Amino acid sequence: MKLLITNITTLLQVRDTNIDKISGKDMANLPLLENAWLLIENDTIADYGTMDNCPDINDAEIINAEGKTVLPAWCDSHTHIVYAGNREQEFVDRINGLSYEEIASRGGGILNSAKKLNKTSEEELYQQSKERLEEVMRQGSGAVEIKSGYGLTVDGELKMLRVIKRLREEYPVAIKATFLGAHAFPAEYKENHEGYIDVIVNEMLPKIAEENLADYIDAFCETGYFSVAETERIMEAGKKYGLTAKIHVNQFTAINGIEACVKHNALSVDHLEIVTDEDVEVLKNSNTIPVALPSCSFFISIPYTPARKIIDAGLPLALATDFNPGTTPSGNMNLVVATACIKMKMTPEEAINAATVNGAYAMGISDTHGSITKGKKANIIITKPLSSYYQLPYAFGSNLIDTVLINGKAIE
Ligand SMILES: N=CN[C@@H](CCC(=O)O)C(=O)O
Ligand SMILES: [Zn+2]
Repeated sequence: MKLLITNITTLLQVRDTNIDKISGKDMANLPLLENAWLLIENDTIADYGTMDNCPDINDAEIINAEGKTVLPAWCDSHTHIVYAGNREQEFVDRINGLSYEEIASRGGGILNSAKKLNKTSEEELYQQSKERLEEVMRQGSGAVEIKSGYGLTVDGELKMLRVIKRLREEYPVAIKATFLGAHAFPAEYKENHEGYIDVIVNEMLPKIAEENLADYIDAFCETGYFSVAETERIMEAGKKYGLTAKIHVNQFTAINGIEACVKHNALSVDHLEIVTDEDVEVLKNSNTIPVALPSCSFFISIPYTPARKIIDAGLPLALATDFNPGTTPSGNMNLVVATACIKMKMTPEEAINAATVNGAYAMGISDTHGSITKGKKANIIITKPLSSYYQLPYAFGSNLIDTVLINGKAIE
């Protein structure tokens, strides 16, 4: 099957040779073609160019994209979209003055979601989660990482990871699964951290490996959650099963967790609302990518990740949604890109690089996703007619997407 998109006013993120990640000053450069065409064969980007040499392909379906911008689908490298129910009551509690930490210390937060999830059947969990996945696909996400971490029991964690596996089998979007058993300590292990980590290491991980249910391992490295030493134990245990680390760190406090993540060759360090000069230094000369989650900062009113400090130090930065019931009940990458520009002073070029190529790197798929490059998956956003691509972050509340193609096919 051939699909030729013609008269594209702006074709964004065109990379003749693949780039795995974009860092520092290079993030300001977003390569593009004006008045372009794009040829898709089956699920793959076959070719592209400018309209002065548009091929004449008589067996291709044609889409005329005059006035429109075409870009790679978003790569959302950090989500928790498999969850049960919602946390709307905590949302109202925060409006009435409680903080995220206060709610968690009263047994709400992650433990609240874990209670709901353990009471929900695998089938029901799948049904709730697939609605969210379908929504984010319509919003332009073509690759999504999904974490466990609301089970916190052997059965609950396996249930979540099996739902992620089923989503991967049923949907064309690229999905990476991350095991986050170390998301919070269940109440019965509050005073026995070692006991819960033993369950993760000796019971959960072997079963997950046996069923091949995870690609990555994660932990919430934070004051009141998993200490740096505990996070290191989790990363080491994951490594034995071939699971590279992607770690929640520096959301509320800086406790030198980033240094430990770099030491353990983590693929990504995520959140980073609080970043010290030392954290920036240790990230230099590493392959670990920082990931910012601005809609989490927006929703629970915490600082935004200091993007300028990170990028101006020459580091790469990825953007992701953090879609979850507690801190970010939204998987809208368009809003993330806009918020990064508006609140984190990222330019539109930097934000789009962060949400495509760098997002793909942060989930280990930048050889197949994240740019308009021959041979990559045809995961594409076609916008409505735009005055310029700046309109994407500028008109932050508008739905500017006309069509989303995943593996070369338009989704409903
Ligand atoms: N901070 C840790 N985990 C999630 C939120 C968990 C929750 O509140 O349910 C996050 O990335 O924000
Ligand atoms: Zn998260």
